[in-house]
Amino acid sequence: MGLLQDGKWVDKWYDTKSTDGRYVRKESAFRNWVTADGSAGPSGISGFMAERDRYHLYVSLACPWAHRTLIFRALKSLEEMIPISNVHWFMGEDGWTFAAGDGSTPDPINNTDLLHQVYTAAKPDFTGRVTVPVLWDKHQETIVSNESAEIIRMFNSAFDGVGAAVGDYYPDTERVEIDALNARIYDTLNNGVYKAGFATTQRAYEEAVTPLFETLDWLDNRLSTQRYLMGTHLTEADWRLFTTLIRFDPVYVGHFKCNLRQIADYPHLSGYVRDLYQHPRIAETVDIPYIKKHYYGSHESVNPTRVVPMGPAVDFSAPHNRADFNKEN
Ligand SMILES: N[C@@H](CCC(=O)N[C@@H](CS)C(=O)NCC(=O)O)C(=O)O
Repeated sequence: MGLLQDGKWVDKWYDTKSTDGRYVRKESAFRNWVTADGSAGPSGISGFMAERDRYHLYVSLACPWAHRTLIFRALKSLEEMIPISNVHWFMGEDGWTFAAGDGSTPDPINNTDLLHQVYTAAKPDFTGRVTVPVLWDKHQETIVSNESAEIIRMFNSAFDGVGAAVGDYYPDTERVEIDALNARIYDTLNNGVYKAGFATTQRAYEEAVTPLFETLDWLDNRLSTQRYLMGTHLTEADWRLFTTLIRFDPVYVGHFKCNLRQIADYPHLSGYVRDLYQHPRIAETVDIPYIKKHYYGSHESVNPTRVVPMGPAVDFSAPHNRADFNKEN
């Protein structure tokens, strides 16, 4: 685990000393957008037109942020158009690597061994964290974006004219409400589990866990009367929530000490996570053994023995009984 400083790799764990034990996530660095016509998006510069076989996606199957991009790639049938490289599950002193083994795939684009070399291929003097996902442009030989929230919006619509599957998970008329859901879910849950797990003081940990479970309680209640967060149809907000929920009982309850309740204890959230898991093409994006090995095996300061627990046994393929909600309208 480390970061680049002026293009040089430095092996360093997150600094929580200056923040009273709180884990504070850094902003993503590359913020360009692929658009249908190559014009600039909401941030960044122009020049990234949606084309078949132009982009490559670097991911880790373990990572909930990268998982979002894999889900949108699947929902929009972009698999052939946008190939992927999956890093090795172990993230140690070299950061993410393309070492062979257990589901990892090499980097056929930049032929690197280490993900930080992809960052310095784009920007030789890069300073910052080296994270997945990374969307790479083979034409300009650079990183388009390393911000998952923005990559999924690109996948949602930019490739529609070049063969992406039909489907809009961020409809114009629902954006205000989706953004509001995302904001609470991101702060208290998607990022909340990390704030709890990487906290190095009791106070910082409790500050994260309390709102985290308030949000889970609120979501369980919302999902008691409707199938999805926005009612009868799936939106971006559901998929962003899903990648944290599917990791919750297998990893966050134990490893990140988010253990006031489990998802299995929530009658509606537990069915909801199975419902989304069983949506066409989603199960293929989920690899629980790889996810568990990554978290328990890589975060030495959280789990020094690196022992991976055998349980819990969660059957995401079990019936979810949520389809009846859609009969109402
Ligand atoms: N804001 C980024 C966050 C991505 C992120 O934090 N990825 C983690 C893996 S789950 C990572 O690569 N961490 C390496 C590090 O922080 O050094 C996004 O949503 O795309």
